[in-house]
Amino acid sequence: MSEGQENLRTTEVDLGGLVSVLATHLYSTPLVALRELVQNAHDSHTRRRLEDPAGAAGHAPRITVRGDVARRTVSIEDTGAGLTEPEIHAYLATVGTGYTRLLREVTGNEELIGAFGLGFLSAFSVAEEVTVTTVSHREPQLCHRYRSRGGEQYSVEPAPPRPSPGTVVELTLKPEHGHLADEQALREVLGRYCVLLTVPVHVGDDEEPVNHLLVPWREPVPEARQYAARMEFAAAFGRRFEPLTAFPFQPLDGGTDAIGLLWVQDGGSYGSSDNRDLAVYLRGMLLADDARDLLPSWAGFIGGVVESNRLTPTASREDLQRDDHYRALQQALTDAVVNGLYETARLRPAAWRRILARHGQDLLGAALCDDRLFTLLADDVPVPTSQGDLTAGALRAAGQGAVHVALGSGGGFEEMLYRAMQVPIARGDRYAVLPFLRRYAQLRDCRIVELGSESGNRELFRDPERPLPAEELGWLTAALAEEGEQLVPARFDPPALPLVLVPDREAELKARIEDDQADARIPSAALRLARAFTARTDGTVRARLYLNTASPAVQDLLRAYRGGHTGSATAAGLLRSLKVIMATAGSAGSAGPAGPGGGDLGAALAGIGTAVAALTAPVVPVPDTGQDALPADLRTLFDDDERGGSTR
Ligand SMILES: Nc1ncnc2c1ncn2[C@@H]1O[C@H](COP(=O)(O)OP(=O)(O)OP(=O)(O)O)[C@@H](O)[C@H]1O
Repeated sequence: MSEGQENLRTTEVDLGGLVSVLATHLYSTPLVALRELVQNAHDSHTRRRLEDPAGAAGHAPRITVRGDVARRTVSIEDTGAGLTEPEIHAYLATVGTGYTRLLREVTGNEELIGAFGLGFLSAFSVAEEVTVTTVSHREPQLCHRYRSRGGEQYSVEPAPPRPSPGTVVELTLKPEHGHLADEQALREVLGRYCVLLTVPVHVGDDEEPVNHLLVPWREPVPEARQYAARMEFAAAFGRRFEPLTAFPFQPLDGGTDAIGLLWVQDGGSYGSSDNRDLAVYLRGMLLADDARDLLPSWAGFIGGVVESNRLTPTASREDLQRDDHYRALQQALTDAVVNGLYETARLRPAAWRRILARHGQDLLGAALCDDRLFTLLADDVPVPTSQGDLTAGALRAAGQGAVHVALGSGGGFEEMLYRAMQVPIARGDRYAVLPFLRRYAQLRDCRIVELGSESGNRELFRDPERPLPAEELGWLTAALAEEGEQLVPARFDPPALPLVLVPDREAELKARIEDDQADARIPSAALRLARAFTARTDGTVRARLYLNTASPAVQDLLRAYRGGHTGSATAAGLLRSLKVIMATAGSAGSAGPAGPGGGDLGAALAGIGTAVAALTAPVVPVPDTGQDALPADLRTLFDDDERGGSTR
């Protein structure tokens, strides 16, 4: 005996406390009790088939669940192996020990579901009293009745004989769980739990079992019927959405034994909404109703069912251990979704078109997460643009080889100019659009013009013929630009337009993302995507004021300034007012009150008044020419006719 062993003591178990914890706190929903009892009934049929093949062959296996709302009872009846009295004590009434696990270890049978010797206790989470009336196939002439309130103490008594082996478990429900006795509710719950069980499960006197659905991956279905059988299963099983297409889940390598069906759900998929819906069955019994984490995070539109014999449940049998097999299944499911989408694109063009139309936005994001999907989707997936949904290829063709994308949320002068040229512009503010198009441009070797970014604007606003001297630039900036606006001399069309204020869309986006983040309005995955392309702006330049050096008005203004003309400040004031008015109109409905208005509209309007007053002030007549005293340079600014409009 090693040192200290003489002090070994046996841990005491507070049975009452343990039973109460297991019965009432192990499971997240009282419905689990029904599942555990149906599962026991199913196991007992398997046991009978293994131990008494001749007896089992002589009767049709059947599980019947009845509810009686008036009596507040639910009963689960099977025609399985039953229990002898010693077995009742040793297995049913011993926490942590069950015959089922022993039987599986001895026979290697994969259909037996029970493993922990705990499930029966869940009956006490919903019932104030549980009775089990049972006849073992080993002693068909004897019937015993187990009875317990709370599970801590129980009695076993002889009961009147029954005609054949089997067990009836009757629950007298606690008042708060009385609704479980409603047979319609039982049909719904058991329809989902038992859909893959092989023994028919009937509710009440129903002739049709709740598990009547044909399971397409289990039954031999003729080739021509296979797709229809998959769609029927998906339509019956999918809870919220109709299926658009369904494809089998059959992993190719040995990493997982799981098998089943996946489908693309119809229905709302706005932006990055996550409607993943995957039910996992272990040896035919529902284990995890919402195992969405097994599906790739980008597959918000996928629903499915998989079953496996190798996954390891938690003791509550409501979740899965995150072990190697779990991870292998995760990988296999990702591959299956990608392959399924490929197959759909290849074989079912109508379904594929509907999927693209329904889930275009999700697919843009998905394409960014998986290279194979990008290859599949790059030329097919619709991108929202100023001219409706277009593929990247169509966008490129209409943009003379370049893909145009606006970083802002619509409106703005740069877009108006492009629209005037009939070039569609992708909506870069929508989920995944910008990173998708960047990737597309990179892989397809085409130009991308990002409107609102400095480089994108350079496409529209060409350099001036000659750079302006720093001193003139300083004067123009002071005269025309507000704080946060950078004055950029440029040449652009039409020449009659003297200046354009273009908000920095990256700065705008950055501000918006920071706002959204503060409000926690966007999910973190989308946020990361968005941040990736706003990281390069520091946000100090809110807007660029492009001054058109090709514009006669600007040329006249500069000439007046260079000539020291006193009217140049008045003319500049007018241009400044024009800028503010145009920017206000251009940003209406998009930038909002916090948007880059380029200045105060009231002040701009007042500025026009001041300029007009200065220009129309009473003048001293000049006898020699008979003309008024308007300074020559100002007159050229506002008097088209005199110059014949030749440069306009
Ligand atoms: N309807 C039944 N017919 C025959 N035997 C039953 C029935 N219900 C329970 N038993 C016996 O009681 C044992 C204990 O059942 P319990 O539900 O507690 O655990 P289990 O099914 O073995 O495992 P798990 O906790 O994983 O469900 C079973 O192993 C089985 O031997």
